[in-house]
Amino acid sequence: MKAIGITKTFPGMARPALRDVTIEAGPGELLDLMGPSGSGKSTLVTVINGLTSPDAGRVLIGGRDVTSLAPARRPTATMFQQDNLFPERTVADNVAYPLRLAGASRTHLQDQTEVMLLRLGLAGVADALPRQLSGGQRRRVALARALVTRPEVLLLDEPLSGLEQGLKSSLLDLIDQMRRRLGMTVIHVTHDTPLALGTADRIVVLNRGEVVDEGSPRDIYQRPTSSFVASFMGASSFLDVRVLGPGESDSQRRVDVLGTPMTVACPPTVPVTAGSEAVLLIRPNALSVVPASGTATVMGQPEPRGMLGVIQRRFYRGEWMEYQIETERGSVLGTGELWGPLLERHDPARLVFHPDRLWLFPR
Ligand SMILES: Nc1ncnc2c1ncn2[C@@H]1O[C@H](COP(=O)(O)OP(=O)(O)OP(=O)(O)O)[C@@H](O)[C@H]1O
Repeated sequence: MKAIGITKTFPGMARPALRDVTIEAGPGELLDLMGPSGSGKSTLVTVINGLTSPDAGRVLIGGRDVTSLAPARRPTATMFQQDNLFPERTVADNVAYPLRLAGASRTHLQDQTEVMLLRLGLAGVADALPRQLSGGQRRRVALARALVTRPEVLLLDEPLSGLEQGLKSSLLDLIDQMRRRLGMTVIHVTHDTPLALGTADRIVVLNRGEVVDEGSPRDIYQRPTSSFVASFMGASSFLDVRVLGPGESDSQRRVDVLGTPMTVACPPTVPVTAGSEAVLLIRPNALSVVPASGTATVMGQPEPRGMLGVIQRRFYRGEWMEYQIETERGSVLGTGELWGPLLERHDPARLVFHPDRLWLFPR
């Protein structure tokens, strides 16, 4: 699936909902669309499924230009947040609906519906009405209905939001199985960052109708293109730092981090000249926080270096303790171990940076 140069301005809107957006997803790929509310994710989904016609740009599926095809004639299926089932029709009728719409023969319709009901564990409720089902079952019916035509592209516009974690995972597992079995491209709009990081093959981040970052979950999380993307994808802190000079490659710089020189990774756009200003992204796991007194150990190794700060707050994160620490250059987030002594508000703390986990932006 390729959406190329998509621009769309809704009537009466001052700003385009989408501006020259290009995204691409291969067969069997799971691409997550992320971005703040109003960034254009749903609009992009409806441009791909044909419910919205773009002012400019083209949509290609399987190499075929579908831009002017009616929604029902596109090889796409969409699941929305609401399951939109017909309340007065049985589960089997709901699932069969897209095939009936496409004029499928009676035997094909019956066979395919049966297969889908079986695959999604719905055979036992084929004759039930939607109101007789649990929320999780209704979502599975909506999924079966989306998949019954074997679409080349499955569009998921937050169909899992609001579901409890177990149900979410089981539906995602089902979608994953079907994606692999059918070689379908799946485009998933979600606000759930841990879910996107854990499941997507690639993530595209939109802001104000434009693509602002794109890459594997690791790229987006560890090497974001901007502080906007960095903050959007998870807890982060930023420090203004001074460049001391080049690193060993074009994608490294020596920088002064709170008085200690370090070599950190960066895009080539960060200036090399000594004295230039840059912004350091510090994910909590790039900074270990240990008591200022006593023998500090980091991952079992004695760690004599490190700068000092003062604990402002702490957040229990289950697997680790996250600390907010005041430094002479502003406050930063770091992590501390749970099995050592816990640090309290106002305690002095030693800050041990892991330079290989830091990332530098141009100022
Ligand atoms: N049918 C419409 N008519 C007018 N404006 C619209 C229409 N649909 C969307 N918009 C506007 O287009 C912009 C993008 O909206 P869109 O729903 O695509 O964003 P989104 O990223 O999906 O947001 P959310 O995460 O809240 O669902 C918003 O400013 C929205 O108000």
